[in-house]
Amino acid sequence: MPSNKILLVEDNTSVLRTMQRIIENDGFPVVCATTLREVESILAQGRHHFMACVLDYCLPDAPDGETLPIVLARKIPTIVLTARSDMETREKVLLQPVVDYVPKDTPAAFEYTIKMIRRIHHNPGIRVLVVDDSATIRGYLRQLLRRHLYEVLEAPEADTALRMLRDDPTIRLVLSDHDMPGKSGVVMVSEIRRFRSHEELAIIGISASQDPAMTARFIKAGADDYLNKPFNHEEFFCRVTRNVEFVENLRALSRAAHEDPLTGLPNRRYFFENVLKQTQPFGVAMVDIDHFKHINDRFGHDIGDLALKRVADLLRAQFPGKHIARFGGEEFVILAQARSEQDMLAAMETFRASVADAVFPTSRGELRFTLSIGVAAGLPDVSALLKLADERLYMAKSRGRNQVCTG
Ligand SMILES: Nc1nc2c(ncn2[C@@H]2O[C@H](COP(=O)(O)OP(=O)(O)OP(=O)(O)O)[C@@H](O)[C@H]2O)c(=O)[nH]1
Repeated sequence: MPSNKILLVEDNTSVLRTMQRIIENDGFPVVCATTLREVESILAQGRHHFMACVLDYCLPDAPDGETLPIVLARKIPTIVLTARSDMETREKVLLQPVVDYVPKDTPAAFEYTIKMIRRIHHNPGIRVLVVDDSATIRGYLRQLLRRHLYEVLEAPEADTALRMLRDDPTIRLVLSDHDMPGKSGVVMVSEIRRFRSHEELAIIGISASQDPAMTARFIKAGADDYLNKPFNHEEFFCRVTRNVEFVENLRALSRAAHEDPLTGLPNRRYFFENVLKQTQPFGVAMVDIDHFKHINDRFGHDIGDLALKRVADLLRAQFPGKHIARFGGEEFVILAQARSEQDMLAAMETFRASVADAVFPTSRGELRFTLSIGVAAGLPDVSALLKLADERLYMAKSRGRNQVCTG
C-alpha cells in the first residue's frame, strides 16, 4: 500500500507542533525532525517510506538549504517552507525539482502547505495528457508534472491526442501547444469540446506565439486557461493545480446532485436525466422493503440505514450493468433491457427470494426482511412504465407482500 507518511522538518518547535497537528488532523502520519542530522538519521534507518516532505529551508546545522538535495536524492516530493522570501533564495529553491516553495511570512502558508500535501496524495490517480510536436517540450512538461506525481501521457500531434481522449475518459487535464503539424491546438480544443465537457476535462493552451489574441482564441475554442511560453514553474504549477481542482469540484458537485449519499446509488434525479433518453425496449422493476418502518422502530434508524445499504449492494451485485437507482425512502428502481415482463420476472423473483432467505447480522441481533416488487415492460415510455410498476408494487403489498407482481 502506498505510504501517506510525511517527513516534517522544522527547527522552531512551536511551528513544528502546529504543523504536525494540522497535518495529522488531515489523516497523514508525521515523522518530525529539527536538524539535518536528525533527517540523515531518519533516512539512514530506512524504516519509513515518505509520501512527501515539508522542509524548513534553513536549519541550525544546515543554514543554506543543505538538507534539500539530501531529501530530493531520496526522491521524496518536497515542499519547501522558508522564512526567507528574498528573490535569490526563491530562485535557488525553484531551480531544484521541488513540489513547491512556500514563504512562511504569509498567513495562508500552513493552509497552502496542507493543500499541497493533499494534492500529492491525490495526484497519482490523475491523468494529464501533454500534446506537443516537440519531444523536448513534452519531456520538459512531463518532468514538471511528475514532480507533482501526476500520471503523464503524451501525444505528438492533435489527431493522436483526440484518439487517446476518446479511448480514455479518465484523462482530467490536457496541456496543449498551438503550432503543430496537421491540426492546430486551437482546432483540436474545439473538437475535444464536442465530446468532453468542462466538468470532465480541463484544457490549458500553451504557446510561444506572439499573437496577442492567442489566449482568447484558445479560451473561445473551449480551453479553460492559457500559459505563455516561457513560463515560470510557480505559475505553471498554480495553473495546473487550479484547473485540476476546478474539474474535481465540478465532478464532486455533480456527484452530490446525482448520487444518494447513503447507498452510493444514483438518485431519482440522475435516473430521470439519463434513463429517459433510453431507446431500447426496456422494463422497470420497482422494489420496496416491506414493513421498513417496523425495522426502524425495532432496531433503530442506523440499522434501517444498514438494511438500505445491503439492498443496494445486493442490487449492484445481481444486476451489474443495469440502471439502478434509490428512488426515495425504502424504494429502489431497476431499468433493464426487456421485451416483455416475463424477461424480467425470473430475475426479480430470484432477487426477492434471495433477500427473503438472507439473514443480516447486526449489532442488535439478526435482521430479516422481505421485498415487494412491481414489474412493467413493453411500453415505449419510461414514465408510463414507472406508473404501472408502482401500481403493481402496491398490488404486491395489498396481496400480502414478499412477492413480485406483473400484469
Ligand atoms: N433508516 C432510514 N429510514 C428511512 C429512510 N428514508 C425513509 N425512511 C423511513 O422508512 C419508513 C417507510 O415507512 P412506510 O412508508 O410506512 O412503509 P413500510 O413501513 O415499509 O410499510 P410498507 O411499505 O407498507 O410495507 C418511514 O418510517 C421513514 O421514516 C432512511 O434513509 N433511513
